[in-house]
This record gives sequence, structure tokens and C-alpha cells, in this order.
Amino acid sequence: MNLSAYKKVVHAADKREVSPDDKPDMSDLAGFCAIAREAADRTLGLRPYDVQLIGTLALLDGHVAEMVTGEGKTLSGAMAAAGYALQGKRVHVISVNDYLAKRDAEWMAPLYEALGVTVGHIDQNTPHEERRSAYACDVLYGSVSEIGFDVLRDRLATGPAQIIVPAPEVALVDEADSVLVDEARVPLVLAGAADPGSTIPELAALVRTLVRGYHYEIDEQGRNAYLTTKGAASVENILGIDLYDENEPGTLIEVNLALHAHALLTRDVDYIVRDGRVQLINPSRGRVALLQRWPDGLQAAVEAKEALDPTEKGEILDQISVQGLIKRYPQVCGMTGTAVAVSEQLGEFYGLKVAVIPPNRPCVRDDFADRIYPTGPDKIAALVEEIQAVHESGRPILIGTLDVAESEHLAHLLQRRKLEPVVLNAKNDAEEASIIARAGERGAITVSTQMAGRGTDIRLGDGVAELGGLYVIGSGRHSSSRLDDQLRGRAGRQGDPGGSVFFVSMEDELLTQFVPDERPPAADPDGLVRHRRGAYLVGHAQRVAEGVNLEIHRNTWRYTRLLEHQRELVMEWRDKVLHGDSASVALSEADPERWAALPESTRDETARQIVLYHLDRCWTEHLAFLTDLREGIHLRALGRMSPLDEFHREAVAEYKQLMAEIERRSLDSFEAPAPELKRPSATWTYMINDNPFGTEWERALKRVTSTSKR
Ligand SMILES: Nc1ncnc2c1ncn2[C@@H]1O[C@H](COP(=O)(O)OP(=O)(O)OP(=O)(O)O)[C@@H](O)[C@H]1O
Repeated sequence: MNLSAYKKVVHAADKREVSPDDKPDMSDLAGFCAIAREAADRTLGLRPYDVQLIGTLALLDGHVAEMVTGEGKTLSGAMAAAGYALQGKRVHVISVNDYLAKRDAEWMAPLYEALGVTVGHIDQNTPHEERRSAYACDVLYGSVSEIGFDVLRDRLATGPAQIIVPAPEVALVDEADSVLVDEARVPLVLAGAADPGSTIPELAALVRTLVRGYHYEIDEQGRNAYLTTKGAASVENILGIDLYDENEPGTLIEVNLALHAHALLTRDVDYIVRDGRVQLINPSRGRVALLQRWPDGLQAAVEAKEALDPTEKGEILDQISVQGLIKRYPQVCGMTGTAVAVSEQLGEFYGLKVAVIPPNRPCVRDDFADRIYPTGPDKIAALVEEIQAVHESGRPILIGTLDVAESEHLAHLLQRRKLEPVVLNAKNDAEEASIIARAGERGAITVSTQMAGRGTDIRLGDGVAELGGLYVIGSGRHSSSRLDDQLRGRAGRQGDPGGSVFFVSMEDELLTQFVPDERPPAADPDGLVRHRRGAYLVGHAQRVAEGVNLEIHRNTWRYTRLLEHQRELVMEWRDKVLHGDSASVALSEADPERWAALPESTRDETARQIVLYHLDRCWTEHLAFLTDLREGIHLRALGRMSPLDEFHREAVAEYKQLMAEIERRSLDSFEAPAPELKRPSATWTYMINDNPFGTEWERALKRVTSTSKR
């Protein structure tokens, strides 16, 4: 169907008479729309606009619906989820965070109930049994990471009763660009406690004494720190060892990790320290990611840097990418305010098409041209002036910053001027929704990191419309214009008046990183850069950044596709072991005598546990092998071989042996039982890429973009 077909359905729905006892019939879409509209009106007090029904139809048709922010996607999505449920399909509404999953599930519950559909939600604190009942509902709301980690944790089930995620049927993805594109660059990783290793706190103290430019260098992209020859010599001197001793490779790695933690990771930007623990800040959302950590060595190095007790070490038990997770669902659809800009990626990675839904009331927000300044301090000074001047009129202002440290710095400067900004960042994210909801009140000044509080409606206070509505200021352009548009979209919702502007400096990271060699144009006497070239460079840097990110995404996907395929095959096998008798069949055939000697009542379970243990163990080892392989694979390029082909060749060969290895080890355990098959005692999740330093390929790519002149 296309937009005009949807409109016809909605037009027909308008003419239907609906009685309270009507049951929706999904073969009659107009009838369904009429009933859903009536049910929403009676239960939620919201009568869906025609465009919301059009959005619902686009979702039921498997599209990503682009609906402008504030148009009421929550309701469109709920009607579509109910529609799928009434077709007998189980729906997962995937949101960007726990808060929205809970809010939307609870808000829409009366509508679902009226339509005869059950609904549940999960968040990171949901206990096991409640989680299970939530998954048993027709419609489940949960964040992508919660659902992903449940899928990964189910993977460790040693009995069918432990599994909580039912077979996937429909995924309805809210903020689809953010989930399917931004978050998709980072695989979800489940790790388990293994042998505790040693960490060297002295190294944290040692690297603190090193001087940048003399002892160590940081590459232009700020992604990699490395010792210079002089630095390496000093470290060797202090430690009294040979860093490059082939028999002791561990120390060099630990020194490098300590240096990375010291030189590249900044407290309050990349992580915060709370309750004696290092908590990561999710770079795409500026929120604290609970239960997430860096790969071990780096986590330990950051803990040592902050003089905290080291947490347990672990190994990767399993991982899945957002693509891998989403591809499990036979039916996928989504909604977002900014889909068109990523339509190419949605098509390439997910086979999804975008449907643009017209707004209910046209947007009348004033989007002003960027204010460009030569230096960072000039920009900040002008930004503070602007805030003060606008604030005097009483107009509410929302300032979007790029990180927590910047928010705090700005808040500090505003306070010095006797202004009272409310700061919204990863440190108080529990309250962020209610704070952001008040950002439209007269006189409010709200400083917020990136998309914190996203999805919360900002209503204008009394008399604010006359002042021009909410004024949104970005303290710098993001690495993608989509994120800029999302920030602008906080103002001018549902036809409200509003304004937006970005303050940019030629020293912003976006420019120094992606167009480092360009000479910026001079400023006018009042300090503002008005030359066309200024705006051109900003736009150009953003396009380069977008291109680099797309290539990174593409490349990650090229490598993970094979891994995910192998994972699927192993999981199919595991399912057969878990639910069937394949372990018993295999082991009884391999050693009938031993089989006959075992007590009949327990031998099936014994066989199952042995095979599951070795299957999980071998998969963990296989993952470690693939990670190592991928890290070293770029060297093959030197031998004129295609790294990707080589990776595939070796990964496939190794995989072929995997099955045989599992069988061999299982048989060994069966014949001479080990005292205990010890499984990991605790699990946790990672958010950062499998390689914290970026792959060699990414680094090379960044080098290319930074040296190419246009
Ligand atoms: N049919 C309707 N009639 C009246 N108000 C509505 C209707 N649909 C939604 N709203 C209101 O519009 C506001 C925005 O809704 P919602 O939060 O779903 O928007 P959104 O499109 O998800 O925005 P965002 O992109 O910021 O997440 C809410 O306050 C909601 O109550």
C-alpha cells in the first residue's frame, strides 16, 4: 500500500458507525481503524488524528513511519501493535530506554485492554518472574538492550523452564533510527566471571607522570594513544623490565591500557564515578548505562586510574548485534521523527522502507542559521550572552550540549551570572523526564546533554507562545544532522511556535576531527564568522563524519554477518539439545556401555548438561578466536590478500571443527566425568565495541579522512 491507499482506508474508517461491543476484524482495516480510534478516544481521551491512523497503517504494512516529533507516535504505535496482536502475532515494542518502555506501556494500557490485547513491560530492574510474565503478554515494551540481553541470557539456560523470551514475531521499533542505526554500531555482549586476573594499580600512577608529546602521542582522531621511543624507555627504566620481551607480552598490554584510560577517557565525559564504581556513559544518548562496562583490561585500567577496587574480570560468553537481534523477527516496522536521512541504511541493513507521514499541523518553528565563531571560548561567551538576553524576555530556553562536562561548565558560567539553569545529564537521569517536561515553562533554562529526556513532551507554559515558544540552542553541531534535527524537534511540537539555533566554533571537535587541514575564514569585527565558507566547512565536516560512521557500520556488519550466521546454527543445535534427546542419542551411540551403566532416571539429564556445557564453552572460545582473528586480519592486506576473504576463510574452517570439538569434549566428560562443570557465577554486559581502540581498519579510515583535502 502507499500513502494514498492508507488515506482511502482512513477515509472509509471515518464513515463507520462503531458500537462499544464491536470486535476488530483485521481483514477489514477500515473497520479496525474506526474501532481503534473510538477505543483510544474513550479510554485515553485522545481521538487519533487521521495522520496518526495513516501512521498505524504504515506500521502494519511493515514500514518505518517518519512522523515529526510530537505528532503522537506513541498512540500510532500502540494501535499498530494492537493490530498485529489481533492478527495473532506477539509484538515487541522496542524503545530507546527503560523509562519510555514503562511510560508508554502504562499510558497505553487502557487502550490495549479495550481492544482485548494484553500488555507488559520490562526494565533493567524487573525481577525474573515478572519478566517472564511480561514476555507472555501479547505486546511487550522494552529497550533494545534489555530485550537483547534477555536473548543472550536465555542462551545460557540449562533447562527449558529457564527460557523467558518466546519465539520472536513482530518488532515495532520506536525511534527507529536511533536503535537501528546509532546503537547498531555496538554489539550487545554478555560476559561471565572467569579466573580473576592481576591488575597493576602502580601503572595508573606511572602513566600519570608521562608527558604528552614527549612520552606518548595521541593520534589525530583521539582514538589511540601510544608510547614514543623515549616514553617506552622511561617506562622500562622505572619498571626495570623489557616491555618488548616476547615472553612477557602482558605488561606492554597493561601499560597501553593504563595509558588509554589516562589519556583518552575522561571522567564525566566517557564515564562517571558513582557509589565507588565506574559507570559508563552511553555515547549516543548521554545516559549512564547500568550493568555495562568496558572490555576487561580497560575497565580495570579505568578503575585503577580512579583508585577504585577492581571489579571481577570476565570473558565474552556471547554477543549479538542489533541487526542480529532484529533479524530474528520475521516482521519488523518502526517509527521515528528522522527516518528519511537514514533510509539508505534502513534499506541496506534491514530491508526496510520509509513512509513519510504528513504532520497534523504544519511546523512553524524558526530554524536560524548557525552562529559560527573562530574559537571555542568566543562561542561559549556568545552563547552565554544569548541565553541571558533571551531569558530576560521570559522565553524558555533548552540548551543541548554534547557531553556532561560541557553541560556542567555552561551551567557554572550561567550561575555566575545569577541565572538558575536546571542541568539534565547522565548523573540525574531518573528525574530527567519530569525536568524536561517543565522545560517549556516561562523563564526556564534547561541544559541537557544530547538526547537526555528524549520522548518526553515539552508543553508550553502560560503566555510562552506569545514570547515565541521554546527556544532550543545547540552548543555545537552533532556528528550527524539527524541528531541536530532531533534537538531542534524539541521545539515547535504540534504546530506550536518555537525557534532553534546552533552555536558552532571552528575549533569544535567536529571540525578539527573531520576537516583538520582547512583554514577557517576570518570573523567579522563583531566576532561572528559570516563568510559562506564557514557554513560550508561545518556542513562538510558533518557529511564527512556521517560518511565515516556509515563505513564503520558497514564494515562492522561485514565482519559480524558471518559470526551471526554461525551463532544461529549453533543456537539451533543448542535448542535441539535443550528441548530434545539429541545429547542422549549422540552419547549413547558413541559409548553404549557407559550409557547402559548409568542410572536410567538421570542419564538423559546428565548427557544434556555435558553437551550444553561444552557447547557453551566451545562457543566462547570460538568468539575469542574470531576476535583475535579480526584484530590481526589487517596484516593480511600487506600480503595482498583481502582481509575480509581471509577472515571468512579462517572463520569457516574453524567453525567446521567446532562441532567435532564439542562432540569430542562431551564424550571425554561422559566417559571420565570431571568433578564439576563450572559455569560462570555472574554475568554482565558490555556496551563498547569488541575492540576498544577501534579496529585497525577504522583507524586507517579515519587517517584517510583526516588527510584528504577537498
Ligand atoms: N490524537 C491526539 N489528540 C490530542 N493529543 C494527542 C493525540 N495524540 C497524541 N497527543 C499528545 O501529543 C503529545 C505527544 O505525543 P507523543 O509523546 O506520543 O509524541 P511523539 O511523536 O512520540 O514525540 P517524540 O518524537 O518526542 O517522542 C502527548 O502529550 C500526547 O498526549
